[in-house]
Amino acid sequence: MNKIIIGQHYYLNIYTKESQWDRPDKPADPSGNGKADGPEEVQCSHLLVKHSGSRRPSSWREENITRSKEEALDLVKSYREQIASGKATFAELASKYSDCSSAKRGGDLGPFNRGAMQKPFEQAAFALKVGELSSPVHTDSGIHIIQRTA
Ligand SMILES: O=C(CCc1ccccc1)N[C@H](Cc1nc2ccccc2[nH]1)C(=O)O
Repeated sequence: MNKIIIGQHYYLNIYTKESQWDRPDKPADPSGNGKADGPEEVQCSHLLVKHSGSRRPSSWREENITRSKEEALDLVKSYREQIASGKATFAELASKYSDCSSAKRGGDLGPFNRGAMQKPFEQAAFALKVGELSSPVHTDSGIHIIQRTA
């Protein structure tokens, strides 16, 4: 007969229906793909519009970037609309307008894990589903649109 200790909490795993007295020390989901934590690695393309407050207000496109943050946001929103409506592809606009050297590869940054990119960029990228387009993302580099490609 199992001893019942009044007032002590026990833990029920809603996936396996197992219960235990000790606090669980691993994810409850037995499928083991740790879905709750998202993917280990993502591949993304991005289109970056820098502004006067960017960490390095210069790029292959423009030696001295003076546009305001507001102007940059308006540009990013218009690029996002053109891509979302199918008027242009991500790669077309990134290769023409992105202030990052990845513009040469249509904005492709290649695969990366958590810890590789500035936090706001990482958070947005790892929250995307494959194919999805982010809202404007602000980092020290400027304002980005991110598309997850893998
Ligand atoms: O840091 C780089 C190079 C990024 C890169 C990674 C992998 C392949 C190709 C380029 N360029 C910066 C602009 C910049 N800032 C970023 C922040 C997050 C992700 C991409 C970024 N690109 C700049 O040019 O100021």
